[in-house]
Amino acid sequence: MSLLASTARPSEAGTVHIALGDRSYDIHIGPGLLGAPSVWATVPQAHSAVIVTNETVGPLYAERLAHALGTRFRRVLQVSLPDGEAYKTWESLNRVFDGLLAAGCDRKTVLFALGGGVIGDLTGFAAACYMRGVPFVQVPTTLLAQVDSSVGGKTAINHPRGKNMIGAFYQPVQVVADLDTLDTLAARELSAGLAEVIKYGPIADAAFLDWVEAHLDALLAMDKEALAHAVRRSCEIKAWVVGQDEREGGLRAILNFGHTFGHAIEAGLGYGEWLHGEAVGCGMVMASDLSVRLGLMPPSFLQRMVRLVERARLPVRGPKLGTDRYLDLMRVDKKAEGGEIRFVVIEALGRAGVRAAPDEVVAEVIEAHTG
Ligand SMILES: O=C(O)C(=O)C[C@@H](O)[C@H](O)[C@H](O)COP(=O)(O)O
Ligand SMILES: [Zn+2]
Repeated sequence: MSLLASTARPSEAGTVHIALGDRSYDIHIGPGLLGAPSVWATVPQAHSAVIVTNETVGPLYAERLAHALGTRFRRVLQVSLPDGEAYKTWESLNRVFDGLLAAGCDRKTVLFALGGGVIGDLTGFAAACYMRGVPFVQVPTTLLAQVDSSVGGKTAINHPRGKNMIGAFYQPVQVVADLDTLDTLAARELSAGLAEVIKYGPIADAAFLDWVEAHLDALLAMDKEALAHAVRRSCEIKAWVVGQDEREGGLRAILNFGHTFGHAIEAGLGYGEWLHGEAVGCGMVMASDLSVRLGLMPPSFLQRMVRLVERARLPVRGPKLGTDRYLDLMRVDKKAEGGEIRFVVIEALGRAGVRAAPDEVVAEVIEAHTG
């Protein structure tokens, strides 16, 4: 039994609680939540609500959300940004600030991040900065955002030299994951979200890894029950981790499994070429191989991860950036200390740790899995 299984608190149906003292909040998970006034009844009341969204998601869901919020806010405004990781930038952030200032938004204004990981991370950072902090609500509409990025308060924009390099820890006041919004998800985005779902098994819950393997076809077919369980269990695991280590002093780094290699792929190719989840899928294969080469896991673990990532329709080979370029990009990773790269490795099924590895071994991994 993993540590998590023995300490996780039971959750009410449809709700996962993040326990962070006065920054605690609930994640509401279920179908039909966008239009359900009861879900929004706990959001702080204010003069203005601002929905930050993108040009893909806005036309699908912003009106429904605005209508539900109409009973609690005197006005509901919208700022729409271009869609994609390439727009997780200072320019987009400034567009949000321009919109808020032009509309005379005060410091009680509540921001609503309606979209995927890019919108969630950027809106959260805007909320952390605007007038030194306004409340924000995460309304994730992609699988990746529902199982991972909307939870835990990591907010950021990218820098050309490194992913999520400019940001803040800033918790939302609520997360509303309406499973119906997954109906419009493109197949590529579904797979990208599955990468973060797959991640939780090896790092924290071996039984969940078995469950994901057994239900992957159902998840790919968008089976509602399977998706609901995947979102729910992922959020429970993330809540357990973040509740113990909000600011990544130690344990929280396990959520970065596959991300050291993955972020290098994203930055090296230019943001948006690969989706974040695609880079994480391939990054997990590389980090699994590293775990094997360091003698922590048997070779069968790598084979198992390759098979699962492939079945999720994610890439298992990284782009040919060159070994030195990979190493340079990874040296700016946030887990690096004094230029020494630190990787999340699997130490046993359901348990991860963070450690440095000799450059020669990392180079072998890069050469085995790229090009
Ligand atoms: O919440 C976390 O902690 C994570 O590491 C989750 C990751 O899936 C997510 O991509 C996160 O934004 C990466 O954080 P970073 O600190 O490596 O930029
Ligand atoms: Zn991630």
